[in-house]
Order: sequence, then structure tokens, then C-alpha cells
Amino acid sequence: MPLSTARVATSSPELYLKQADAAGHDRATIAFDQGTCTLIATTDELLLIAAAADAAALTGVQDAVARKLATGVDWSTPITGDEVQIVDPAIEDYLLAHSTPADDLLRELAVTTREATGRAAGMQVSADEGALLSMLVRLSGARRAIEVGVFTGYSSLCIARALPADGQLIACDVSSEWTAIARPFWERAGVADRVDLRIGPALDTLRALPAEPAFDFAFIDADKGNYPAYYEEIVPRLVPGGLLVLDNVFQGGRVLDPAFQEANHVAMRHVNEAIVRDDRLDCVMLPVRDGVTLARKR
Ligand SMILES: C[S@@+](CC[C@H](N)C(=O)[O-])C[C@H]1O[C@@H](n2cnc3c(N)ncnc32)[C@H](O)[C@@H]1O
Repeated sequence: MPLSTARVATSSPELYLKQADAAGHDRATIAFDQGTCTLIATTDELLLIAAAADAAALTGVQDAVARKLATGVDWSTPITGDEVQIVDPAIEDYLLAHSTPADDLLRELAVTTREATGRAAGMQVSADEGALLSMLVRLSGARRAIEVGVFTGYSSLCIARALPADGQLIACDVSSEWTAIARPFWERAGVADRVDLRIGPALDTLRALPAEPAFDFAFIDADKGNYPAYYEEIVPRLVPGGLLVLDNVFQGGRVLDPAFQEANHVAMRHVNEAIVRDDRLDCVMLPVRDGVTLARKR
């Protein structure tokens, strides 16, 4: 149960940040032996988020925070990272109802994917995320795009359709079987000639590309353990102003919880930290589905 939150009502939250040696900041993370606590000052309260690898360590952090701030703290019942609710279902429903819906072709691809791949269909980007990808490609005026993780081609279709007629999408995946489902949908959408499908480990495909800025848009949605390597290969190949989009950056909330230490979680934390510190990029992380990061090359 390694996450817990608390709200301390106060008209002077900045005094607590001062006590935590973070004077002048409205947010700070304190590292203790057993874990961390983030302090966030708002106008009328101090929000605390404690995290530790297990329940005993979390109690240690909570006690240390109360001592450091010299105040009683009423902590929430601890939860694990995968119990964090990213977006309230009512909000999710409302935003779907107020976004342009997927068209017939995308809906048919979603149905075909479910029938053909069963549980694996959960890997497909959602209709709202697909719409976001199309919107971003159109807004950025991208002409050359690259995608890592095609599956049955839903996100590829959303990206390719938003490119101009002479645009190109290099689409990377290891699976001939899954991507074979995509091809007829790209054809029916009239974008098959824009999609250059490269079957093989995406890292090999990326490394074989010229190491110079050529892409206006990149989308990463494949094996999570390789995200740091994909990011390292793609950023130098983005033109200035080019946009990198990464999916699943929350890992279902597990990135927040130090108890989760599988390779995917470690890799995702690593890439999330690397991007926010990368002075080649400006980035914003969005609570869309399982978390989407937008990183624009300076
Ligand atoms: C989450 S799915 C992609 C979903 C897709 N973006 C969509 O909208 O339907 C991940 C894909 O990554 C592919 N993949 C996994 N490891 C890979 C690798 N090393 N290189 C290339 N593709 C890989 C899988 O075959 C799978 O199709």
C-alpha cells in the first residue's frame, strides 16, 4: 500500500515549504530514508503525497513528515499505484460525448481488431487518443512521421490521414500478422501509399535511419522496456519544432509507486525523468487514458 495523501488546511502553506527547506517554491519533494513526500502549496491548503516501497516504510515516511512539519496529519487510507484513478469515469464519458467521434472506418477497425486478436485488442489506442493524434499531426503541419508500435494500424490510420497527400509515415512493428490487418484499412482510407511499413525490431529500424533531423512527428507505443532507447534514437531525428508523442507514460499509475519495479516500470520512470530534464525539448504530460507525453523539440 505504498501511496498516501493528506490535506493540511492552512492559510500559509508556504511556511511548510520553508520548513521543508523549499522556501520560494510551491512544490517540493523531500527524500527520507524510507521513501519520499511531495508537498504542494495551494491558496488554502498544503497537499501531501507520500510514497514508499511497502506499508511499513510508508508509515515511516508519514511519521517523518509529521515531525518535519511539526503538525498532525490526517493521511488517506494507503493505496497501490494501480489503484490510482487517472480520470473519473464520469469525466471520461463526458469528454468522449463532447469530442468528434471516430468515423465508420475507425469503428470497423476496432471491431475487426477485437474479433481477430481477442484480449490483445486492449493495446489499440482509444478513439479519443486517436483523435488527439490526428489533431496534433494536423496542427503541427507534419509531413514526415514515424510510429513505433503499429499493431492493427489504428494509430497509423489516425496519423496517416492527417498528413498531407505527399506525406509519409514510417510505421515500425515486429508483427506481420497484426499489421496485415491494418493494410486493407489504410487502403480503404486512401492512405496506403503514405505508409511505409517496416517489419522488424523497431530499434534496428530506427538505428538504420540517417542520424539527422528528418521527422516532424513521432509516436511511441510499443514495448515499454525500450522506450528510453526509442526516445534516444528519435529525438536527434526530429526537426526543430518536431513533436514526439509517447503513450502509456503512467503504466496504469504504477510509475508513481516505488513498489512496482518491473523492467517496464523502471524504463518508463527513466524516460519520464529524462524527457523533463532534456534541454532539447519542451514537454507536457497529459492525463489522457494511460498518460500521454507531448515533447516538442526546441
Ligand atoms: C500497444 S501496441 C500498438 C498499438 C497501436 N499503436 C494501435 O493504435 O493499435 C504495441 C505494438 O508494438 C509491437 N512491438 C513490440 N515490441 C516491438 C519491437 N521490439 N519492435 C517493434 N514493434 C514492437 C507489437 O507487435 C504491437 O503491435
